Amino acid sequence: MEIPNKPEREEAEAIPLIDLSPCFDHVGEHRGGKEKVIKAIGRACEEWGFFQVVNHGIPVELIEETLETCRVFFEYPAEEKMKVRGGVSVPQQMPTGYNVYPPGSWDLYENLYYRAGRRSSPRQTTSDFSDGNAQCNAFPEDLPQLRFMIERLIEYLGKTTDLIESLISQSLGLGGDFIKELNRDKIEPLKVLCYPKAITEEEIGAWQHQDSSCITLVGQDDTGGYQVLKDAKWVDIQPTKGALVINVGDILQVWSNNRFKSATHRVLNNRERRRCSFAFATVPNPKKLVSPLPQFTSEMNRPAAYQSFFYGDYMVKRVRNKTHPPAKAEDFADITIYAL
Ligand SMILES: O=C(O)CCC(=O)C(=O)O
Ligand SMILES: [Fe+2]
Repeated sequence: MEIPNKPEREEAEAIPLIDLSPCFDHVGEHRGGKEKVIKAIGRACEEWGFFQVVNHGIPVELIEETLETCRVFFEYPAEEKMKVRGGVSVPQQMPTGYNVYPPGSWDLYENLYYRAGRRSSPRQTTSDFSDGNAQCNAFPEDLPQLRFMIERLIEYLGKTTDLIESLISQSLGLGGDFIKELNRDKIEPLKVLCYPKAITEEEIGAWQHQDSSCITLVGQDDTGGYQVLKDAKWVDIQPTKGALVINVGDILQVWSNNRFKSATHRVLNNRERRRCSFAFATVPNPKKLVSPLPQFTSEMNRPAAYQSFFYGDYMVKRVRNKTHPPAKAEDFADITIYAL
């Protein structure tokens, strides 16, 4: 008799962990391994809006070394960090380079913000983004290895994102290239985050939110504190060596007309140490009109759950949440402003 190695209750309390190796291995693909991955991703996006992947094609040392090197940077004195600034800011985007949020912010983390566009090959990591606003990426001068790591990480994350988006397209019953075509001139920001040590119990480092992206790929160190809301309960997203956490963002929720869930998540600060992580998001071009797809509305005889909107208009509101934090949590702009 097969004995399950974990009690059912515990299993139900962890986000799904999906091994992507069948997608890289033709034998596995032949045996239907890739089909199983597509099904597992579809289920995870419906039930959780979150899953972890291993064997995703990104060298684990690159993830770990980048986070360690960023940790070194975040220990610098404030005036040194402030020198790492990028281009002029525009209302649809966070400024590139080093950011701390203004006093009164709900989020307590610092970050390094990078942009990668898709207009030319190889991926651009410097300037010339499709909305016409040149945004320069900025790196600390005395940590040259950080630039090298970030640029390599962006290359790898872009490839893994292509794979995940293709698997997600298929899990929605669409062609493998569907999302790629739909989101052709997308933008891919990378944010490296560093959370302070907690001073109080249950101190929140990233306030509960849903991502404004299509999908987000997160790499975290082993500090812990990352949580997703499931059935009105916070569930820990345990750091798993070499794994990336993937979550559905608002845009995939809108396109799929609520079939896939942009789940609420947050980060608690740790009392012993600072936590470092990165979040690589795919977002539509600011000029892109976003609406629920006909495949999930008219073709199914279902009403659209959202009105159409330009992604840039939504981003202006989301960036304002950060630059001018509202006094009350209920005043944060989120995707429900477009709900019908
Ligand atoms: O730090 C993390 O692990 C997650 C950050 C996050 O949720 C975000 O940047 O949207
Ligand atoms: Fe998030």
